[in-house]
Amino acid sequence: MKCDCDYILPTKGGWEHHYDNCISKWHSKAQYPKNEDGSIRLTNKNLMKMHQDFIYHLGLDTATYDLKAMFGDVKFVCMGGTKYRMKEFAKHMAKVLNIKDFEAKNLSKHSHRYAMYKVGPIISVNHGIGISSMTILLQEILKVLYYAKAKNPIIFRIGTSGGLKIPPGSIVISSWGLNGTLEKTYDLPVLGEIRKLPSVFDKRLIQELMSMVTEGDGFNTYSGGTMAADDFYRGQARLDGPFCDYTEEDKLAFLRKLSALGVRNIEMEATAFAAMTREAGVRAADVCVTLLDRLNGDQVTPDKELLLKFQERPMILVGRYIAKYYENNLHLIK
Ligand SMILES: O=P(O)(O)O[C@H]1O[C@H](CO)[C@@H](O)[C@H]1O
Ligand SMILES: O=c1cc[nH]c(=O)[nH]1
Repeated sequence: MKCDCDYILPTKGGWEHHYDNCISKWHSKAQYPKNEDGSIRLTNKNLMKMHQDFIYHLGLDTATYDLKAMFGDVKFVCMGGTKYRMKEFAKHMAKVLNIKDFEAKNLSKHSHRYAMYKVGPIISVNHGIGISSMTILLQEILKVLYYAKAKNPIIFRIGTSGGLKIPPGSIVISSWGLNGTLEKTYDLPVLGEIRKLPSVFDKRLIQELMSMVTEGDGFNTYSGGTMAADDFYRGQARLDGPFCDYTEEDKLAFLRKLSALGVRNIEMEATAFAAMTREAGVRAADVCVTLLDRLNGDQVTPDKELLLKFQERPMILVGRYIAKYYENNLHLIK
């Protein structure tokens, strides 16, 4: 049965369609719920009945903080695993946008969970490791953007990953996320039932980002599928975890199968990141550097200096995109 949902890209050879029920059931309600002014329209009516909302993991709330004054001008949210990377990204963007006297102040320091910085129209925030840590942060960011009435925000994840058949240090811009059972969905149990949320990224944003690539970059940038594993070790077919009950041949056969399906890299958030941003009607892109070619090994061996250099690459590309956006509009930055 063919699904009528435009959330799904055409399937590649060999794909089975698993979405027959879920699309119409869960996604007919969630097609780009935006207000006319571009602000997010969250579909949860309970939010409107609440006098005060404690956004617990960010250490913010709607009564003590004027979220509109703090975040109403936000145009871009950039997230990535580590606090260090996101502080560096905030500093990088201050330079790129020529924002003088930028002070990297952690706006969510009361929560002791995540670190969030604001530089001009950009929130730079870390999300920790894996889907559950990332989705808590993402959902709270979506609520902040909603209360702040931020207009047409775009969300980027700037991350790291393991590559498949591409040189370490390459960038992959994800077209879709693939879960651990090789479906293009984020599977979330809700009230005892699995919901399968399609995990496809905004095609136009991918093209716009690809147009930012220059010959002088010194590294390759690809777009392609991204597997989001629920584990760093067995979940990514590694041989070097504390547990392993398959052979090296099994591992390589699996990685080659992923590659044949169009997967270019493996990380731990892409499915949920694609699915939740889509559900909120927010454009988003997952831009990751590869730290190694998984066909050649499992251990992440580059030294600290090279790892940091690799991690700058998604920052450079996304920074260029944001700079382009403000090319003739620097006056819009408060
Ligand atoms: O570098 P970040 O953004 O944390 O992303 C990748 O690195 C972590 C694992 O080391 C996972 O979160 C994976 O998705
Ligand atoms: O192999 C890798 C490297 C970084 N992050 C991952 O999730 N996997």
